[in-house]
Amino acid sequence: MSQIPDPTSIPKYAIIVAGGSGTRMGAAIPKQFLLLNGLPVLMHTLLAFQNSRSKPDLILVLPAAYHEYWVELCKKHNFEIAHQLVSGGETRFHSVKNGLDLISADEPSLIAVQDAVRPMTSAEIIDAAYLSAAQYGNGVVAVKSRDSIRQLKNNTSVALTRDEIYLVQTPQTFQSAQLKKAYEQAYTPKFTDDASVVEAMGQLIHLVDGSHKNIKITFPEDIAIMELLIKNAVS
Ligand SMILES: Nc1ccn([C@@H]2O[C@H](COP(=O)(O)OP(=O)(O)OP(=O)(O)O)[C@@H](O)[C@H]2O)c(=O)n1
Ligand SMILES: C[C@](O)(CO)[C@H](O)COP(=O)(O)O
Repeated sequence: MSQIPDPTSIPKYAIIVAGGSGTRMGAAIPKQFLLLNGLPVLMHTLLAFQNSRSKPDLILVLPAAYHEYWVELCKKHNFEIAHQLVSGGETRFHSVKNGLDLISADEPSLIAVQDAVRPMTSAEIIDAAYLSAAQYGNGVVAVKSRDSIRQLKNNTSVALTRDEIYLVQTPQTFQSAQLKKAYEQAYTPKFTDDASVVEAMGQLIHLVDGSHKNIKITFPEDIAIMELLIKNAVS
């Protein structure tokens, strides 16, 4: 008999963090609203989760000043995927915390945290991260580095063992008790993602295979690369 817990029997949530302002992108509107193949980036991300087998309940974290704008965008694009809306915080950490407040501590669940600006996450990766969280407590998506890696310290660079280096992506998926407890810690700038918050509590992090196509839109060229990837995928 299989020992793998059945993740389908556990309630599932996805907190889509879109509370940032996109300073590095330098666009007139935050990058999560920019059009990718005719549809706002954020809608692609919500659709990816809706189209996964896990079909989690969706919690969308948006800057308070953009809630009305989002409602109008949904009308314009006939976007009808159900989701709860909550306001963003000062940093990604605070935005995740605001999303977590909507999830009850009374019922065990699996919670994925996803950058809204990673619109190309595949359904397979989303499902694999939920499964890993059900089995091991968490599932953090990452890829092996394709480049050689050097670390610069005190003006001296040293080669690192490439096979030991992983580049971390999202989703980062956790059993609810683990994630909620971790986010009770005080914020430090070392918390650059959810895995670092959970690890600070002494928890081991379980990696799940990601994809080099699971790009985070950070700079203007990232949108152009994605348009190309989408075009090639459909042609
Ligand atoms: N206060 C914040 C900051 C970031 N994010 C979200 O976290 C994800 C990753 O952050 P990043 O790429 O850094 O987005 P921005 O903060 O918008 O970009 P920048 O750092 O260039 O300003 C994004 O989906 C972003 O909207 C968030 O929800 N709340
Ligand atoms: C969460 C993340 O995408 C994992 O790679 C990354 O840490 C976000 O970093 P950012 O500087 O907030 O974009």
